[in-house]
Amino acid sequence: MTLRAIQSEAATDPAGAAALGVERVTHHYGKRKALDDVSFSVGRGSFTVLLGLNGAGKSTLFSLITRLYATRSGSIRIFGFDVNRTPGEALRRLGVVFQARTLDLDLSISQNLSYHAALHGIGARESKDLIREALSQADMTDRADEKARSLSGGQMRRVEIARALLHRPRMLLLDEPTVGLDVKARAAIVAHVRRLVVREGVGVLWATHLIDEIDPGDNVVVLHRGRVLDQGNVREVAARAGAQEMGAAFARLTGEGAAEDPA
Ligand SMILES: Nc1ncnc2c1ncn2[C@@H]1O[C@H](COP(=O)(O)OP(=O)(O)OP(=O)(O)O)[C@@H](O)[C@H]1O
Repeated sequence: MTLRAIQSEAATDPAGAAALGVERVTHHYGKRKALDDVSFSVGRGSFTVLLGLNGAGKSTLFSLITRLYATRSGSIRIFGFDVNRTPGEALRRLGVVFQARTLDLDLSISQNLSYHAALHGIGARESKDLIREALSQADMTDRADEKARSLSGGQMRRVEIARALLHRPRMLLLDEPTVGLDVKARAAIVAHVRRLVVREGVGVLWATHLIDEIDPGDNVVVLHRGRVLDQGNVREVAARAGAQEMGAAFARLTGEGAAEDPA
């Protein structure tokens, strides 16, 4: 794909479609129902938190969105493109940062990025420009030739985010991206992704079980034991639960407390 094709993509998106639309999705592992009639959407350029404890179904949902598993019941659309029926159109508009670290530690940072560009069919010249831009956005320009293993956990995550955005998707999924980071690195990653939302207009779905990663202005989807208990603007969700803030609202909705901070 050429740089121009990537840039003109917004013009071909079905008008008005959400960055991500999940509609009536149910998923079973054998007899166990991991997702039960899940519906929500992520608006273009919005930061939406998928809030749920371990086992809520967050990873299952990500596996369906990324087509690791086939969606058998319900539909998932990225900018209006159904991931099952038009997977190419849907998935090239999507960037993903997985919970587990996925950089090749023996490759340099720029080699890790080049590899991703090649997988997306981006030619050498465009790839060079995109990598330069991505490194600058991640504040990593001076580290480009260093091996990935020399980076701190927070820096690795920044490179993974840059890599996920290399093919210029307008929708970014992050599955518990701050796992294993200290408090400072955690805050830096959240702030970095929030900046991307504001500056680049990327729609973000941020899966977490940590209440303190949520801002009052965010949208939130509360997922518990495979079901969406409530969703919408954080202030509205809290008010509906009769709570002052999201931590108390989550506890009321689920009957369980969410974690504040792992440190
Ligand atoms: N491959 C699998 N086979 C059977 N059951 C599974 C499988 N993967 C997940 N589950 C079950 O499905 C439910 C949802 O799990 P899932 O991993 O999606 O939750 P999660 O919110 O991502 O939690 P975590 O953060 O711990 O990964 C859980 O009850 C889990 O035990």
